[in-house]
Amino acid sequence: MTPELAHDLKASVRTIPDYPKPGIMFRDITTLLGDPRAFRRAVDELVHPWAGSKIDKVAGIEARGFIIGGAIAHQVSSGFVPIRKKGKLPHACVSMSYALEYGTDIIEMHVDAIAPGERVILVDDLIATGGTAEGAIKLLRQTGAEVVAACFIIDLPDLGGAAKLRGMGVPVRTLMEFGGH
Ligand SMILES: O=P(O)(O)OC[C@H]1O[C@H](OP(=O)(O)OP(=O)(O)O)[C@H](O)[C@@H]1O
Ligand SMILES: Nc1ncnc2[nH]cnc12
Repeated sequence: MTPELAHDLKASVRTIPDYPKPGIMFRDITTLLGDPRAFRRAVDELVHPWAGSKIDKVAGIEARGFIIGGAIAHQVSSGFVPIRKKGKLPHACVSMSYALEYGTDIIEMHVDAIAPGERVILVDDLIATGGTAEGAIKLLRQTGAEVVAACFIIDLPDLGGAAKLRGMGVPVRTLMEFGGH
């Protein structure tokens, strides 16, 4: 990615101070998504390393991971699998508990969504502590999936999520970093 493109993509993300609570700088990707050139370039850049390789499924994390993940699945001609918060999927599910800032929550995926050995890219808009993505990787591996990579538009490196995933043996691709929370 050229420095110019990296700069333009980062400039297309809007920051909302003190949302959803005081002290949080909320990185709002709706402005990137609403810019046709930025949206296309972000999707193209995220999947660039896997262009031409066989990807069976893209797994997107609710909710913003559905938007990016759907576009990436189309780009690599793979299927798309939603990973959702507990109780939202209609068929039998596999579940995984994951760490939140305070406490835990549960994510789910349909039990038959991925066959053993399928090559999967995990997608979300942003990685912070990595708790959500860590839970998703455990869920995918429980079904026998090979997690080829995890892709995020935004990394908050001070929170350590990307390092955590790399420690799990998953290559991580992100397009920009913001300091702090
Ligand atoms: O790396 P982590 O510390 O786990 O945080 C990252 C997650 O937080 C945000 O989702 P959120 O929980 O706000 O859910 P939403 O997309 O449904 O609003 C973001 O879209 C990631 O899924
Ligand atoms: N700072 C942030 N902006 C947007 N989404 C987030 N999810 C966790 N931290 C976030």
